[in-house]
Amino acid sequence: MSAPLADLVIAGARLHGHDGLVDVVVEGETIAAAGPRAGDGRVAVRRIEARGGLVTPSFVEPHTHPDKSFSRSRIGEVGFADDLMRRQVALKAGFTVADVEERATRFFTLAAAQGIGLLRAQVDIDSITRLVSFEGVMRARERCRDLLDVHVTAFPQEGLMKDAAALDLLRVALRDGADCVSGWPNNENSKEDELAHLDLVFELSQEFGVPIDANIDYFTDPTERMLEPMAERTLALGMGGRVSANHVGALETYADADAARVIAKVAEAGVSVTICPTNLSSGTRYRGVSRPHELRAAGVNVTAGTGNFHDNWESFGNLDPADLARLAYHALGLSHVEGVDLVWEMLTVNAARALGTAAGSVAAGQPADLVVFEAADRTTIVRGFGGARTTVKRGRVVAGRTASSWVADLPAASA
Ligand SMILES: O=c1cc[nH]c(=O)[nH]1
Repeated sequence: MSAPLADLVIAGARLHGHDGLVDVVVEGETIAAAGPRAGDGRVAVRRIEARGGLVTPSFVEPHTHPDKSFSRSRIGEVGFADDLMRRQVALKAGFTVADVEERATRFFTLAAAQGIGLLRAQVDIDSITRLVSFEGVMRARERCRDLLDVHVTAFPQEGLMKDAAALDLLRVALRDGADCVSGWPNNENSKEDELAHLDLVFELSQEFGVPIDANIDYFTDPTERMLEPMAERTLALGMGGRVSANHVGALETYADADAARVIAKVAEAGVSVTICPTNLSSGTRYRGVSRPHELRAAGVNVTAGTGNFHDNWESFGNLDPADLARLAYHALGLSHVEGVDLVWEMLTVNAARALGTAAGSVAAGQPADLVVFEAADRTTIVRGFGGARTTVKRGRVVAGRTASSWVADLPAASA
């Protein structure tokens, strides 16, 4: 009898927290077996020799803006260096569908090469870009559908009350395939309008049966107070697990008793919180990283996201989850290598939960959405020495990166 054929065998890999090496056998889109010598006697269409490298479920990126990515170099053309909001309007006015598609495709392919298997993409929808950014991102998502899964979030960047065209455009995007609805209530002109904006986001969520992925209490400004009403609405509508609040910097500035009350409501409601570690340094105002430890202690699902990338809002980034993990590690004020597990969970298990799914594990029956690193352990990877990596999506080897450095010959070591 001939040996059973596997689609992929990853041989000699290391699992986090386990001694010894395992083989991972993949059939179709699923892990058929994972264990010591599980690949013995299996003929495989494709074989990866892991040589002791870590194999891990792929990463989940909960907060990005691919429509604006790779546009930073144009900022010289649009000016207004001191006013992010005006500058972004000028920048977006020049976007075309083909241009957004090209930049978003670059963004998604980079994400896949870095080991991201699922990503949430906020896309501006407003009277400036109308549906141009949405169409460009939808095309890019389609082109990259074998590389990674993308949840598109319809984001009324310029407001819902301030920008009268946005509501109808959001409805079109949600009808035409957007997976989530977003909002940024604090970006309205009055407290009443902020609440009206928040209510519209919940109404759209109910109308289209989609989760909410909104930017909430963005600046470190104690008058930004939308997280509490968001939690109350989530609770009232029984939407726990389907609502995410991004940034939440203002919580840092609340009096401790106020913060404790709001955090308890967020936990009870089941709202996830995504912090953006780059908010510590970018933009024209300090934006903070919320209160991740208190949120976690109360039972809130806390994750971390990249946010902006080479655009009006943020100059840097490489979409490497190892880099984001290190930024999150420092943003959380951690100082022990055990903290690496905490941030790794934020970028896998917790981020997946925020997106309404499960992160998976390297075990029989689980989806074959994996990353194989050259390095053997999480700490080495977060230190930036992960080496080459290979991304497996739905059982297929779809992307990866090499990592090499070199030096000229050294003199011999002293005796
Ligand atoms: O951080 C932010 C806030 C609004 N819009 C963005 O693109 N990024």
